[in-house]
Amino acid sequence: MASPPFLQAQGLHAWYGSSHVLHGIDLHIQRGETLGLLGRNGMGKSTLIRTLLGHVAQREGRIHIDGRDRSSARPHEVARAGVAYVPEGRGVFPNLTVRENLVMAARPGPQGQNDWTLQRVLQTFPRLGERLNNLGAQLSGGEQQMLSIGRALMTHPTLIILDEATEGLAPLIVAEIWRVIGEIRGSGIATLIVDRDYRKVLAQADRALVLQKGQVVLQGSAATLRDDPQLAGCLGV
Ligand SMILES: Nc1ncnc2c1ncn2[C@@H]1O[C@H](COP(=O)(O)OP(=O)(O)OP(=O)(O)O)[C@@H](O)[C@H]1O
Repeated sequence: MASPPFLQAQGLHAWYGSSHVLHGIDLHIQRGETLGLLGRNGMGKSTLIRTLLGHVAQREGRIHIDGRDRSSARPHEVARAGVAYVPEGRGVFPNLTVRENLVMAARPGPQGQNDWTLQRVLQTFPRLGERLNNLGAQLSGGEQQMLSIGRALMTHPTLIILDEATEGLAPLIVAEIWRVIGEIRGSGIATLIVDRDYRKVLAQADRALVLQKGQVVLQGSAATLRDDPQLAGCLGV
């Protein structure tokens, strides 16, 4: 029998004021699985992520994480349950050094995991090792993105959610970020990836969901979706 999903959401709805943005979304993510989340601008991808994380106050539906009901959980409780978030816009502390940003984030995982040491993060991102004493604000956009992912890894998550991790970065840095996403996947951490480059997402992911106006309109294995004639229409490409 398949093991229960690490994260399972059923019938998710979300609102901003009177604007109804998510219309009954179901999704699940297994341990170690990579799920892609696709859709044109404004279709609800970030809102779905923010709802899973407990950031959207007006929400309905059920969310289970690691077997526990987290439907009403607040962001810090979701984080403690093993879900790390790499937000669009990065979220590093500008007035702390790279070392401080990383060390401050460090904590063992829900099962006591502690294998993502500072040393291992610096091996994964050698650039950060060269910038250890620089302030967050002094880093390039790409370095800030690496730091944000490094911070997430230091929390020993079971799942990392990456929202537009390559947005606005130079091609070499984008390639570096995708390499690391592959490495994270290889290490057994589940990932939920939103990225404009749908080909890359489908190349990395096990499965993907496509959102349109706050509903799932296509889903399946990445291999199946790649060949689905409806995909281009749903993504407007
Ligand atoms: N804080 C907010 N207040 C009100 N409306 C919002 C807010 N954030 C998003 N929306 C609206 O909710 C809808 C879904 O937006 P969301 O950011 O989730 O889409 P998205 O698929 O992530 O798109 P993008 O790639 O542009 O971020 C859009 O119509 C957007 O204008």
